[in-house]
Amino acid sequence: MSLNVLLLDNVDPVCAEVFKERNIHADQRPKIELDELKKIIGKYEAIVLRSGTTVDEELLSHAENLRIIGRAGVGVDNIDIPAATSKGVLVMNTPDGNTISTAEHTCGMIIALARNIPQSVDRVKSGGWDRKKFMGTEVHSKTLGIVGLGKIGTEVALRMKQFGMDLLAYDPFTTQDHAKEIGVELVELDDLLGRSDFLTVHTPLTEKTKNMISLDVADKLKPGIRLVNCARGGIYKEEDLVPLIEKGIVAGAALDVYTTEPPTKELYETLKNPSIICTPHLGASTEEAQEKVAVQIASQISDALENKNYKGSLNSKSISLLTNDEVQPYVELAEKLGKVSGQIMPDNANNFSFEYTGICTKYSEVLTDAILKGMLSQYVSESVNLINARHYALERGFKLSETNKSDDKNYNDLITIKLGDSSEYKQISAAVFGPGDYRIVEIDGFGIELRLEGDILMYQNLDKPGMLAAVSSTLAKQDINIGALSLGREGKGSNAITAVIVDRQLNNEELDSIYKLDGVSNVKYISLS
Ligand SMILES: NC(=O)C1=CN([C@@H]2O[C@H](COP(=O)(O)OP(=O)(O)OC[C@H]3O[C@@H](n4cnc5c(N)ncnc54)[C@H](O)[C@@H]3O)[C@@H](O)[C@H]2O)C=CC1
Ligand SMILES: O=C(O)CCC(=O)C(=O)O
Repeated sequence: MSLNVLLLDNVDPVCAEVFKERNIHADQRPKIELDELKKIIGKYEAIVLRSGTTVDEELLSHAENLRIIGRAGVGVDNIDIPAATSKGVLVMNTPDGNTISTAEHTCGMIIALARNIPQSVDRVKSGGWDRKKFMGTEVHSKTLGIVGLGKIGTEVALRMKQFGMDLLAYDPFTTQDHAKEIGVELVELDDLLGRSDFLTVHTPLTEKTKNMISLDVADKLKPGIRLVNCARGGIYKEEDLVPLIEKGIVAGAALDVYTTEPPTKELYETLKNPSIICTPHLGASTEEAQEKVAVQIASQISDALENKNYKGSLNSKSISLLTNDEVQPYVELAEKLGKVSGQIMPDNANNFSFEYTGICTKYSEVLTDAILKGMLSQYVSESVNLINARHYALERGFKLSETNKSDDKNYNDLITIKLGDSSEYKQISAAVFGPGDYRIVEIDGFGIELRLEGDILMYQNLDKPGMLAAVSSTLAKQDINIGALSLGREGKGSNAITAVIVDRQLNNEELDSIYKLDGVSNVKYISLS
């Protein structure tokens, strides 16, 4: 049977050559209207795209023969992965083919920003000169703050070190060992913002990174800071950039990515500001990167179509597990537990041990993948899934260990996670209580029972009368309702732990009001909503 692949979005022509060598027919359609795409997609087993095509449920409903969606690049934010998974369509990407190109583009943007290169080129080309106006700044001995020390952030650090820059990074999901190895000082975000002359971000766009720089943090920024974004539009709040420049807080910004691409009319107005320089999402646009990702994705898709291997796949284990009723509840439990652990673990933790009891021992490998998926999905740019979660964890230098325990005195089937570094550890256990009913049963040696759902406020307190009343009245004053609660203690009058499910998300001010209560410590807020 002949196999057909559709190449969209200016994917490098070498992609078609690789398919041809594998006897797979490839049609190249760099520009195609959505209506026409819907008409023809049905005859293809695979499609390859960059960021120009959005694959949603509606488009997938026309793709009756589709087996694979291949992203020639990293970000898969333009593909509805849950919709593809439920249709049994594999989604693949090429996570490292464009790392070097994007890092080089970022370094170019840092220098261009420091020396006003684009603005002065414009001036000379339009017949001007103005040497005084374009006085720049050296990057040597200046501090570069890097948010996100993953693949691209690391390559930027290595290159800018050679320019003589001092390097700081904030990345709660990297290790001290990795930072030390590349000569970067790991610091807290506020510290980094207050010390950086240049800031570059290399994270995915998530709830945590969205609007990381805005007028709200103006007083935390070192005056005269220069901002670079070659990651995802929206990490810097676009509408706040000009006000930050006009207030003299930000000296300039270099942008490669935007919340809407191409930018909206309003955004184009922002980009006209003379202190802002910009490129049209060119980070990965080099011959080398495009060739690498095109060859990689064509080889990966050919192997998968021939059922040889599923390298680069983001959802293949999830597809086979969708049909296994026995393991499914434990995979869900493990993923939720991973999400909780990712939010309570000490910063820069690198030791993770997983203990399984009962039926969980049978599926320990996939359950560890699910825990790591839950933890990492909050921090990693590629869509983390059961296939790639372990790879990303190991790449980050995490030390993982798994043990199986024959029984537990209270629970038949239990998962326990211990995580931390040499100075601080957290331990948390959870079990399945019924369909969709997953509960934490122990935290740091305190027995509790709390459903893994919604928004959870957790804290330690002295075991004395009035503590719960103090917390609940503080919450009530802020119109925050408690949905459920669980208490655990070491013994009468000693330390206790309290976990409450609140009816809505808490903001920093509301959390502060709990931190400030006498006798309350170690306050953590966990969102599973
Ligand atoms: N401009 C362009 O053409 C390109 C842009 N990209 C984008 O660059 C970004 C980085 O890509 P990679 O380095 O390949 O990803 P990566 O997954 O290797 O690194 C991302 C890093 O961000 C960290 N991180 C996540 N959330 C964080 C948070 N809240 N605070 C601090 N650190 C956090 C993670 O721990 C991880 O180390 C992605 O958004 C990707 O889509 C990638 C390629 C080309
Ligand atoms: O295909 C492109 O040029 C976009 C690259 C990118 O942003 C990515 O790989 O995440």
